Amino acid sequence: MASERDSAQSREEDSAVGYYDEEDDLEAFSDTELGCEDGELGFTNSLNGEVKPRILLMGLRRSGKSSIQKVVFHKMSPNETLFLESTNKICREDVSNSSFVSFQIWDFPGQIDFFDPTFDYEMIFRGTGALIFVIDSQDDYVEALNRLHLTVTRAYAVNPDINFEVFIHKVDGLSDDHKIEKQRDIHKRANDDQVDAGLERIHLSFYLTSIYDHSIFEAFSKVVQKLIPQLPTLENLLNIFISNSGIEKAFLFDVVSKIYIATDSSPVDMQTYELCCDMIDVVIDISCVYGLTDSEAGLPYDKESMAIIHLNNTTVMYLKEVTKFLAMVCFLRKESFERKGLIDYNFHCFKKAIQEVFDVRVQVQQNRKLLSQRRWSKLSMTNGVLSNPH
Ligand SMILES: Nc1nc2c(ncn2[C@@H]2O[C@H](COP(=O)(O)OP(=O)(O)OP(=O)(O)O)[C@@H](O)[C@H]2O)c(=O)[nH]1
Repeated sequence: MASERDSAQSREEDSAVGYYDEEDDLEAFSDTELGCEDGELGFTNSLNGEVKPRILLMGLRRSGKSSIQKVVFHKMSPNETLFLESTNKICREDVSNSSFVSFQIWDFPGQIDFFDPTFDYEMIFRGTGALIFVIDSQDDYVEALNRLHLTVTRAYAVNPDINFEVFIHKVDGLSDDHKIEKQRDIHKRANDDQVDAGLERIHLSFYLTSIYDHSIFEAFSKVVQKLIPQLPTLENLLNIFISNSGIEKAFLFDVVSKIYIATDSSPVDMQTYELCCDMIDVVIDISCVYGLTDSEAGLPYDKESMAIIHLNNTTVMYLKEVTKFLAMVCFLRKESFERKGLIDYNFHCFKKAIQEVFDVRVQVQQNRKLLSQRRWSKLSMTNGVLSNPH
């Protein structure tokens, strides 16, 4: 771990090139910003300069929406979710771990009434990037499928660009065969409903999820990846990096949420993903115990963060810091790891390239925000209202 002074100095250097976000490090690292608002408040916010993609969590009561949000973004242990109370208003949360993992999550109460005039669903769907519909696989899902169909139809009519993601949730209680069977059945019924309504062009993606294993993190990773326009560039960079370094598999991870934002183009298997998550946990836990300085600037993850784990099957896992919240985790053979100098050199080039992608993304976001603010103030002028968008 870097000393307090080194860490402060390097952060200073990095912020000069736009590497670190401006918000307070500790606050940003330790938690996401939680804003619970009542429904009506949220509905009026569509034009206030907000440019973060919106992810909606919808589904019937007790399907597991709040649990998913708490486990993935608040590190709540799955067992604690047993005590969660039912959500009776829309809860809006900003997740801004890094420029790549930056969005709003809106957790909806189980029953929303599309015919309620106070529910401005058009405004909600207009600014939405992904709609996650959670189905409790341990329950009878006929009603859930009806609700899914209604929700998707409404949302698509307002905004055809939404990614529709269906989480077949709570699959921890099911055998592997049963899981596959459930997925096939739900997939077929949901698609049949779309076809009957002449809406087969709407694409639904299905995931088997549970908060009791890594499946929920993996599914969320895929949802978030689709919202990152630079994903193909990141994948290409990872492909180049691994082929030049003799690495078998590499992931770019958001260390706070354990969402992987990109990987090379070889297939991902669940076990590999789980090992990466465990490695990140170990690095952060050990850093918290031994690596923190007394000052507020001390973070469990910094520029010096790296870890090497030798597995007993001649595979080596190598983790290295990429940016304040991003880590590269890769898998390689012991023989390849002997050329660590070459790997580190390629990693250095890779990191520089990521930096450039990051800078471009920040620039694009700033431009979009400016544009959106201008549009907002123009609209305010037209309506004769002069107020500050913030
Ligand atoms: N077995 C199992 N139980 C889960 C899982 N996810 C959530 N649960 C349980 O499901 C129950 C309901 O979870 P919530 O997160 O409150 O559900 P919700 O969809 O937010 O409910 P509302 O706020 O009423 O809409 C809780 O007892 C959770 O512990 C899962 O993956 N597996």
